[in-house]
Amino acid sequence: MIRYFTAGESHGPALSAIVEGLPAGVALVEADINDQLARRQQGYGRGGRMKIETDRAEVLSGVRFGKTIGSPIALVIRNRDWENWTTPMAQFEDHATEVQKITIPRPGHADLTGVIKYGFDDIRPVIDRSSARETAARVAAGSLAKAFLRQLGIQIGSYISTIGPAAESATPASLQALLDAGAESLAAEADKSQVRMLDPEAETAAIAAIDQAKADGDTLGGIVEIYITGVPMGLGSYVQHDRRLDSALAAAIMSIQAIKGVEIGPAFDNARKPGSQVHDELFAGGEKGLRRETNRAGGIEGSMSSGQPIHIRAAMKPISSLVSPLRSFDLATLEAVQSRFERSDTCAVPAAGVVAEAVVAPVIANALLEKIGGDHMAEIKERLEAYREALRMRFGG
Ligand SMILES: Cc1cc2nc3c(=O)[nH]c(=O)nc-3n(C[C@H](O)[C@H](O)[C@H](O)COP(=O)(O)O)c2cc1C
Ligand SMILES: C=C(O[C@@H]1CC(C(=O)O)=C[C@@H](OP(=O)(O)O)[C@H]1O)C(=O)O
Repeated sequence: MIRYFTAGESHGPALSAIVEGLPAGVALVEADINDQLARRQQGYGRGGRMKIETDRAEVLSGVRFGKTIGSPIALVIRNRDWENWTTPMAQFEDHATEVQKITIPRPGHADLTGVIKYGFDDIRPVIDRSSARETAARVAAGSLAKAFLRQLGIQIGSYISTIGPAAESATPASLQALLDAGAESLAAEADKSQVRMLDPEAETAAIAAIDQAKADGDTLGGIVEIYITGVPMGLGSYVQHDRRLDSALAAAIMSIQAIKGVEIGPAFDNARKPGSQVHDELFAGGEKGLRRETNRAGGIEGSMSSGQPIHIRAAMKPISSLVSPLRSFDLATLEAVQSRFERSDTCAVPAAGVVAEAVVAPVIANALLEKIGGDHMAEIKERLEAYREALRMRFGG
């Protein structure tokens, strides 16, 4: 079972992650990690910080001669911005009297709830760990699981369908062909756009909306579409609440900063339709084998993978640091004041898509390992192929 933790403050020396449970024999090159980190830094509407950082992971353990060795993998991503923060974020010298306390919480961020929970009189420590800077470590960790899955024909990708008022009007025509080629083709196509959109009209509208929000001192959220292709049927289980695949995927996506809604396939649209227009009819035999001709269930039935692409939709709220202030109060005086602006992104939905890809990778990898087991790549490949072959023998295809 793959488990991982991250550590690190946004303006501290570094972010780090320890990833445990990755099988031995997963082939890795540095680009498997660093390309994902670079993708996460992209996107129209990001703030000044992304010009400072060029994220790269140092691998401290668990990899030998370009392959995992089954032992924990420790990753470190240095914060270039640290050099500007050695006083306000000093670890052992006490600069509390020189550094101005931050006492005005931003509505929508973790500021108020965080200071109260941890008993601070300065919001800085909350800002620093609640920051989505942490997602760099999660993307590095997830990239390892992604590489493992890729070597088994399972790919993860995403694109953005909505940014603020700019939304695609229909499913993009290119989507099916991209999914047929594997979800990483979808991600590569989306990456060509500054907002990771497939529909050029929606892209133009999104860029204009971000420009407008920036001019207004405002921010935008949006909707991320995540796809996982090549997933064999039967990962997850209906027998116990904590083995349900949809539940584990939703929890992973919801753990991303500012994600407030998750659906599997078009779940909220489906809720408004009769069953006859929602459920995917079943077919077997012949050259096509076991199949459905539609995928309205988003690739999951009975909390198990159906063998179709898994489709997850995630709603990101608008960024909570606004140049045009909202009403807040000063924690020190309780005086009503305007909220404080902290350097910020205007829109980070494209980056959130890359993060979403990363966080679902360990979930799928664990469901696969639970189903077929195995501690090294050759063993896992053999077992997965035997499982796929058994399905072909029984149902055709
Ligand atoms: C990739 C990414 C970048 C973000 N950038 C910012 C930002 O620049 N400023 C900001 O206020 N919030 C930003 N957020 C959102 C905050 O991290 C998030 O709203 C905050 O942690 C409160 O979390 P919660 O409401 O989801 O619990 C970003 C989120 C993501 C996923
Ligand atoms: C640093 C990243 O995102 C940050 C996420 C973030 C927040 O509040 O979540 C606030 C901003 O931090 P800063 O004030 O340092 O610019 C973003 O830049 C990153 O994605 O690497």
